[in-house]
Amino acid sequence: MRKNKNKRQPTKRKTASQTQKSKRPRNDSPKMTEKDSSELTPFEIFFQKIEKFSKLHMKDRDRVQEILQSMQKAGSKTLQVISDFDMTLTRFEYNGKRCPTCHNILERSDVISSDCKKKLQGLLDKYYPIEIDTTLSVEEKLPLMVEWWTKAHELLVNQKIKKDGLAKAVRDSDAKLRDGYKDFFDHLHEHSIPLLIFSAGIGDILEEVIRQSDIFHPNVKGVLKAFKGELIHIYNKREGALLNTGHFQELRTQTNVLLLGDSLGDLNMADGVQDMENILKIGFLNDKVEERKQSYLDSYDIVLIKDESLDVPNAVIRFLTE
Ligand SMILES: Nc1ccn([C@@H]2O[C@H](COP(=O)(O)O)[C@@H](O)[C@H]2O)c(=O)n1
Repeated sequence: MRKNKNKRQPTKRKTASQTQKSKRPRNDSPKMTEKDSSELTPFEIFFQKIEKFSKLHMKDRDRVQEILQSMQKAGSKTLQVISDFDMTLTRFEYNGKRCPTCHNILERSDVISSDCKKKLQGLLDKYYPIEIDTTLSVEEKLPLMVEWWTKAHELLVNQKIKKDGLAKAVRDSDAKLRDGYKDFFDHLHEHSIPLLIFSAGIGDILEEVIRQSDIFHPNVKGVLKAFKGELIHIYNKREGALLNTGHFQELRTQTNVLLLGDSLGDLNMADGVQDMENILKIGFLNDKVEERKQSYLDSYDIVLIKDESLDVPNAVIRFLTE
């Protein structure tokens, strides 16, 4: 890759969703910009800062504020981060060119025969438009996604790739983590905040990407697949999450979740979290923006449109750990 528990006493704290109903109607709260800057609280200063990101969109800013304030009150020891990998922690584009997913890293490498490359490219051309098609329901897409993953994995398994071939494939690739990735991984590590990477990509490749970037810290865990076991594709992450009850049981005091994803399937990644108090969902909208904007705004609390950085998640994590 080219580089570019302490036990907490359970409290009867109200969650953001419980307090929400007692508040005044959504959009008649005074805008913070109307205040003199010397009167601003640390939270207001932080929130003004993130609102200035031009690529940041929210359907309900009051709700985002409530969640963030509730999460901050609970403290960073209650926080866990659950993130998708491809096109969420990695860049979608660089210098106008699409960046590869874990699958693409392998597909474009020397360890794959040219015949296999052609077939895999054919699968990508057929199934990726289906993955992002807004006119099809998840139920309609599901069998087709299983078909894509299964066919691609069969082709890859037949290539009999060796482990050292994977490291080379990553080294030679154009894969790039989003700008600010080092700050993201290092800061979570410094504050012992668990990071669960939940990916339908190729687990061995993903691990190699983060290893080669020197950010594979002990707080990073993965729900990933190589070519064995249950198939994880982008629309069955709920089932994947529910298979990982052991992990979520270990993190039962981390009841506040920051979720990062780039597809609507990623919204289910936190379904196994026990006794969840608050969840802030940040979604990266990378492709087919106009068609998909409304559904992302309806599903994610914060939507980052064509933002190739982790600046917003980093600002949120810094605020929650201050
Ligand atoms: N043969 C395939 C199958 C899937 N993809 C892409 O991988 C992404 C899934 O990984 P996440 O980390 O996002 O869960 C998904 O966006 C597919 O487009 C692929 O490139 N080749």
